[in-house]
Amino acid sequence: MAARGKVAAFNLPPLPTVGEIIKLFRLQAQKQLSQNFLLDLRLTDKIVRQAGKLKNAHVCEVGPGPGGITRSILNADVEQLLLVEKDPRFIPGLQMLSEAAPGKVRIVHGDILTFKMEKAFPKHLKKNWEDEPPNIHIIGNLPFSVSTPLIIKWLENVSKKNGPFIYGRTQMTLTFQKEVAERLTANTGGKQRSRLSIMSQHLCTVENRFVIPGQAFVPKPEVDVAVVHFTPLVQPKIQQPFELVEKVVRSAFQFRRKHCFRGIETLFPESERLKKTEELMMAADVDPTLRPFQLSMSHFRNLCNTYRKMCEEDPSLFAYNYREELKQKKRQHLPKSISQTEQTEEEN
Ligand SMILES: C[S@@+](CC[C@H](N)C(=O)[O-])C[C@H]1O[C@@H](n2cnc3c(N)ncnc32)[C@H](O)[C@@H]1O
Repeated sequence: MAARGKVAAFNLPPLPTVGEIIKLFRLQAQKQLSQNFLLDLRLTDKIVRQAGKLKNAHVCEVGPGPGGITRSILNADVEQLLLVEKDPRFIPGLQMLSEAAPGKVRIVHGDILTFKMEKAFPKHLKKNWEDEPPNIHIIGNLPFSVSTPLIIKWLENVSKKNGPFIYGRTQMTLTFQKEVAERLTANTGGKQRSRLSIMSQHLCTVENRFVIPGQAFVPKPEVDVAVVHFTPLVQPKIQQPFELVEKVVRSAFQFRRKHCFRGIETLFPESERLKKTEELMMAADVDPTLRPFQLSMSHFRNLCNTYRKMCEEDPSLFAYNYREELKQKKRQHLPKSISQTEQTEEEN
């Protein structure tokens, strides 16, 4: 399974196996840091294959740990491999692996949630991408508490037309808890349809590629794991600023089990809530009795475009924050408005 000779396909010298690295550096998985290692190289190869052709690609692996996926990436003959690992215990083992591909691997001890990805890639990539788009990939098996904020941060960057170029060019292959993967890829009408489905699918093609059984990890996690692949779209499906789309989508899913009208009205201050919500839904041609999960991408596009126009007419509208108002009322023990009496059912 972890045969030494296997990695010789691209003339790499024999690499230590993951098991050998773990033993050599005494790398116990830390449960409190949600560390679960993949030791089966057939599986790590399968994850890496989901990224597509990696020959001559620039790859960033997030959370490489003892290096199972790292070995498979090196085996794909990439041009450059950047490893970002938060736990310093793994750095010496990764250095050992990197010696097999001199000059190709850079190891950063850091947190991927604060790491500036755009600074990590060579300058020539930034200059030439319009003629020849660079082949850039992010791959990782991270704790679930990190992969969801990472994807949201990345989507926000993808959405910025004038933002750092690499985000709109970078494909991502990441593991998620199976239920989160189902939300990311849920279609209109699907029970798992959520804020995460709309935010990711309006910016990317999102594919749930395969499920990894829990017993493939050491130690075994309590949940199943799925590998999800993201390719940024050339044009977002909703051509409005990220913050505006997020606000509209968040409001729609505020009360999952109720008619979508109930959530969407939280976009507006109490004094004009009913009137403005009716105006928005009528102009956007959205049936107010639909449930949030029944709203299609074009419903959301219409809602965002119309809400944008309303905010242009009255700039104070965008500043209104329902959740903030709710918090303040709680602090002051003031009576809530009718629409605020129900528990918020919002989720990711
Ligand atoms: C679930 S383990 C997986 C390790 C390895 N990729 C594998 O598949 O065997 C997650 C890894 O991500 C690292 N990690 C956790 N949070 C991180 C963060 N914010 N930035 C970078 N690495 C992180 C952990 O230290 C650990 O090595």
